[in-house]
Amino acid sequence: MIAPSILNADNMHLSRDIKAAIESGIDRFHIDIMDGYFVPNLSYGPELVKDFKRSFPLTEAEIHLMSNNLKITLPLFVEAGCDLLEFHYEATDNPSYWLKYLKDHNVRRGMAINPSTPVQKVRPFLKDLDQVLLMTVKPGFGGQKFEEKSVERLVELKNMIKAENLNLPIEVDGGIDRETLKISRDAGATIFVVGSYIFKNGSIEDQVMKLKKEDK
Ligand SMILES: O=C(CO)[C@@H](O)[C@H](O)COP(=O)(O)O
Repeated sequence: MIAPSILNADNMHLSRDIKAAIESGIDRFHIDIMDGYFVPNLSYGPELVKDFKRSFPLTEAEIHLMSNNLKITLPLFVEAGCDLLEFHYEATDNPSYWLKYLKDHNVRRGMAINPSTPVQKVRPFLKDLDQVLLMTVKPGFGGQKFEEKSVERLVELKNMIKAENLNLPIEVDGGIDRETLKISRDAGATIFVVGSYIFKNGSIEDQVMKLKKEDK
């Protein structure tokens, strides 16, 4: 599955560009929320998610919450109507509390891990997740280069999920293009977050089609 990240899309033409991706067969968007503390950047607030769901009710909104102020930020995005929310393992001392919170509010649960976090850290939470997001760049900005070491981390995560007898999708995010999609797919990822490659390279339709050819 391709989940376009709108972070590097043209904010003045967001609706037009989202429509173009939907018409190319996209049914989930990845919305990066940055709080200026967990990562040194700022992005969107909950109003964007509300507007997204009002304009595109049949399209999934996946929130990648880059914030360590979960008490304030996480409920805002749940109330805004997101379908799936991924918070960072590194952002809280009590991941189980937030996983239960999401479950109680009927929001699908994802946990994200930074490239510097050992993959084993998410093991205790796997059974309570709907997907794991393995960051393939340090979070905060679009347009970065896929970190090579992600390949062995993906294999380790895939084997860990298998050892737990779970069937949990792995998502990758950061520097994904046609080539790195293939590499991470072969290592075990099945959901691909793609920003610049889709929104900074001319025709959105063409870029989505090229990626879909590799995502089989
Ligand atoms: O979470 C992030 C960045 O923190 C990502 O979702 C990027 O926005 C993906 O952009 P590209 O690396 O594909 O340009």
